[in-house]
Amino acid sequence: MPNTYFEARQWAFSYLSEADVNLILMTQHKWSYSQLILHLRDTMPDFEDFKTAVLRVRAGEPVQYVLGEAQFFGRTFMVDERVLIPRLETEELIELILNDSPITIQNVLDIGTGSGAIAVTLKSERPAWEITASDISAAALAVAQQNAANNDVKLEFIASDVFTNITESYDIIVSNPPYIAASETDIMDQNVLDYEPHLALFADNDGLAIYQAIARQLASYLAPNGRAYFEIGLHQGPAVAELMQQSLPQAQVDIIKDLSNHDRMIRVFNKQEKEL
Ligand SMILES: C[S@@+](CC[C@H](N)C(=O)[O-])C[C@H]1O[C@@H](n2cnc3c(N)ncnc32)[C@H](O)[C@@H]1O
Repeated sequence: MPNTYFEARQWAFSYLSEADVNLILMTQHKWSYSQLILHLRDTMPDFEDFKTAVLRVRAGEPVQYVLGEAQFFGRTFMVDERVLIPRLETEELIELILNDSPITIQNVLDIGTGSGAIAVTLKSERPAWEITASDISAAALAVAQQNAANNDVKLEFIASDVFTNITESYDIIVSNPPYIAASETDIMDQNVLDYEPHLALFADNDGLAIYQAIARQLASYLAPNGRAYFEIGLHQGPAVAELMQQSLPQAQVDIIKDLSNHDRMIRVFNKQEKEL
């Protein structure tokens, strides 16, 4: 059995990447990377916990579920199999919204909030905004509520199938809905398929069903001069842009690329003609 953190790390390197090994040690001990390095020669009293985590990740479980948390936009989110693990691409959606919008009060709706990653982050970055987090999954909403509490922010929570239980209109509507088509199952990572909630991943109609449901009613819920933002799959830009343009013919609709130069976001600006 390894005696020190250094030896335990060497043992684990034969199973996992250095990044995952370090992440497990740092999370289990609440250490920064430099604290990990400082402790490497110390005797390790808790090898069994570390070993269990390493072997679970080795067996295919996402490291964030094993650790019970994920990092998103510099904050810690509790995650488990009730919610999607927040992705780096979604941080770009946050950047886009923050760069576009004033810091003054905005009424915001996050559709399909999952872990609450988007809603909690926007509220943390823009405390004046009033943010409603909604999801069709009561189990996901429970995780989002926990993450709001853990990050000391107050949100409104509504269980809703898209707009079904939504009554207000919003200055900003954001959604990272499920957008994977059933036909894409073959090219997906096995650990995503095995562990992440399929309700958060897959949508009917080639992955477009939730965008279609949103587009059907967007005109009733997006305030004049409001903006809607959607994360999309990399081949969905033209189709989602067309759906939104049909829904709001006067709106300016942009397809926006991510840092990897893939179509990744749609922005809908519900601009209103100035009255003469
Ligand atoms: C891709 S996950 C996004 C989670 C989180 N917003 C994020 O960006 O990490 C999609 C979320 O949409 C929810 N969802 C699926 N169908 C829905 C529907 N018809 N109405 C509302 N939410 C839905 C799922 O439960 C899941 O939490």
